[in-house]
Amino acid sequence: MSETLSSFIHAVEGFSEAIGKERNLKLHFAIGSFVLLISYVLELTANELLWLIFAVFSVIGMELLNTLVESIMDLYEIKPHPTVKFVKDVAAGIVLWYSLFAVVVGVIVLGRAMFGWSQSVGKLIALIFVLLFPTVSLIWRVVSSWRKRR
Ligand SMILES: Nc1ncnc2c1ncn2[C@@H]1O[C@H](COP(=O)(O)OP(=O)(O)OP(=O)(O)O)[C@@H](O)[C@H]1O
Repeated sequence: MSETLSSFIHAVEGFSEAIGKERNLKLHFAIGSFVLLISYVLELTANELLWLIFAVFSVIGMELLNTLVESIMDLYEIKPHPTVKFVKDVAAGIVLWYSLFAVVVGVIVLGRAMFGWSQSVGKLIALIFVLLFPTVSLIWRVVSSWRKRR
């Protein structure tokens, strides 16, 4: 067997193991397939289609990365550990962030094609996401430190 073919088989093995293990990965595949199937019946420009595909592949790629990080961390320390918690939480945050990106792309592309929405809707949602995260984390930190002091 050629080296390229065996690398490909290993990659497929990794993929199928990750899909079997991770419920979220199955969910992202299901949503991604649904969105791409819908794109067949909509009038999309080549650019819009490329953004949809980019969003779907990005979320699945980041979910695979998250699975990888979780497995490495479990190998490193299975018992509760603050660094493991931090690393796993940040890895989950990456998936969430890319999922929000996919939502924005979906709103802009599918919103226009299905409901005739203007770009302002997508722009507003993107702005809310970008503003929301630092704001919520700031409030969270203030409330946590206030509770600790009491
Ligand atoms: N060893 C650990 N020490 C501290 N916290 C941990 C540890 N393992 C898991 N956690 C916490 O539990 C959360 C879920 O981790 P877990 O490994 O169970 O992933 P999961 O349930 O498969 O998550 P996901 O839905 O992101 O795939 C982590 O984000 C982290 O906050």
